[in-house]
Amino acid sequence: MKDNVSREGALARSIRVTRLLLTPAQKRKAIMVMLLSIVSSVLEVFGLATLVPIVVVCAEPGGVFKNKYFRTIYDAFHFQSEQSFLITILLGVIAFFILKTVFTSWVNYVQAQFTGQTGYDVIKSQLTKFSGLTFWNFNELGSGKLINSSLNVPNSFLYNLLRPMVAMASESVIAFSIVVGLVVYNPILILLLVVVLVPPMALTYRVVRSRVQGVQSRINDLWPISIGFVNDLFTGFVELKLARRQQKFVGGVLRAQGEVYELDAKNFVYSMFPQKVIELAAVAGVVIIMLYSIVTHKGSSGLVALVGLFAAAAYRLMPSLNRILTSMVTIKGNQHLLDEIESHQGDDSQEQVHPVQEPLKFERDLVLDNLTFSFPNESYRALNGIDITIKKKEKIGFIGSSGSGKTTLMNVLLRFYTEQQGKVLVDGVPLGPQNIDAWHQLIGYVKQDTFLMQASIRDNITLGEDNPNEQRLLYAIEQASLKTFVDSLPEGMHTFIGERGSKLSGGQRQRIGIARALYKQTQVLILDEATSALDNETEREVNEAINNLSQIDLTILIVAHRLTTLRECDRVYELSSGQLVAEHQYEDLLNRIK
Ligand SMILES: Nc1ncnc2c1ncn2[C@@H]1O[C@H](COP(=O)(O)OP(=O)(O)OP(=O)(O)O)[C@@H](O)[C@H]1O
Repeated sequence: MKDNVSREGALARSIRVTRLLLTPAQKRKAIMVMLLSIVSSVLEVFGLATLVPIVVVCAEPGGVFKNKYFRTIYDAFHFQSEQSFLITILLGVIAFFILKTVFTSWVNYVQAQFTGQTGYDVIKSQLTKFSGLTFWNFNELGSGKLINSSLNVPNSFLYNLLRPMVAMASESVIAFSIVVGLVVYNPILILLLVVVLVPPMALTYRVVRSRVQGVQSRINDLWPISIGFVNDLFTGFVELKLARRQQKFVGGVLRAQGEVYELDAKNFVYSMFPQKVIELAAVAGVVIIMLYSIVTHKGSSGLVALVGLFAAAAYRLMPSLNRILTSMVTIKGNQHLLDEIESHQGDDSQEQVHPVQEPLKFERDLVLDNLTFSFPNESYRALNGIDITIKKKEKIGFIGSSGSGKTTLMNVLLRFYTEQQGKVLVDGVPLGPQNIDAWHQLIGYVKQDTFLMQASIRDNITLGEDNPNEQRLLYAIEQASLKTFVDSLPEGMHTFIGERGSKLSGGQRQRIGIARALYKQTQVLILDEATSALDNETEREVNEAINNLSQIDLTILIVAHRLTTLRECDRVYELSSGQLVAEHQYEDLLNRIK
């Protein structure tokens, strides 16, 4: 497979991957854009080609009658004088050029719109792919890489692959039209142009392409590093400031970006290379013609005509060849973008979405039946044969030393991880991809550091729902013991809570997490060390909120280190090295530490 990919040319691969990204309607639009580009390029060449004879005819009195094409037009439209004929022709030329400019500008707009839309589709496809990652793969890839792949890669795809591809297509039509015109007009000249321009172009492409590729691929590796450091710098703002460690992260960003800008400078020089080489080759062409005439002692008027023609052809051909060559180098240099776009496409990093989702009811019990789980590439069992039955409305605690498997067990219950053996049964129905939506609707999760957005309390509870259900919202606020606090605020639930809830106390943050779970009408609530980071007084407040929840129809699973958090539990299970080693009552645990 890899061999096939490496044998596939850069342009062919770019076209193949782009085609996969296009919807049928966009494919049709792509064909239309191509046709318009061809028409636009032909008009461009035609406009320039007609200018030459017109200038010749204007310069020579009576010239109109010597040129058979002009003569035919003159007679067909019954012109009375050469002067009126030439004025009409010149006005016609101006009108043609104005129309051509309007048309080509419109084509440029259509091209830009098409490439912009395709760039947008790449962002969409990347975001869909990455938001569908399994929990495991999300953690493996890390947010720096994911932010880069979701925003920078599509942007770069637009500027460094898509636009060069379109430019290459239009410029090829221009170059081809000029070459065809020259073949008809003067085959020797075309031979000369091929001999002078093609070898240096081929050599430039060979020399520059691998260098640009190396540079671009390194830049692509550096961006996630910079993003990772910036992310840490601002996420850990308070801790890093206190520890006077911000400079380390600023330094990390600057080191990576410093290298990016150095590489960018190299890239800039490489991108100028094709133009310089083509200019040099054109001068070499003129010199060769002159040398040829000196050596062969050919007449000077023929020489001037040949040099003039060569210069005229090269004048329009050079920018086209330059853009073709630069586009080829850019396309080749940015092949890593295609790796990024093709990566994780339809592999097992994506969560399996079952097309038909089954409903799920939780009215009786939740059974963990011989649950066994190992992390990928790890030989030990993080969970080993866990058997637990939890009745609806029970409150169950989990304890165990650090690393005993408590969070892993919760992650299996949340379906972030899938067991290798055993199953989780809800009212006797095994959990699987076919009922994951229904299960996620039933289960809520509050962890040590509740995720909070820079938004209002209301948006944090509803996770930004546009038209939240007010009744459910008030109920969630009340049940999570937030009502007194929210009522005391001038703007109530519309109060903004600052960066990651900085305007809230630790207890209030956790209660927002609980309110969020209640708002979505959770029936099973997992609290994983939800009170661990709180001081005793705040923990008491949150515990009270949790205990109040016992009044409502909720099954609660609590992972905790502090015994006080487990006071209201019906049973407490103890884990050790991934195994269930004991079942306790809260009072037994208290006696054990006395
Ligand atoms: N992504 C992972 N890859 C490999 N091993 C992991 C991974 N996550 C956790 N582990 C390992 O699995 C075991 C159980 O970890 P887990 O986080 O479930 O423990 P825990 O009981 O919740 O600990 P703590 O009380 O410290 O939170 C540990 O040995 C841990 O090192």
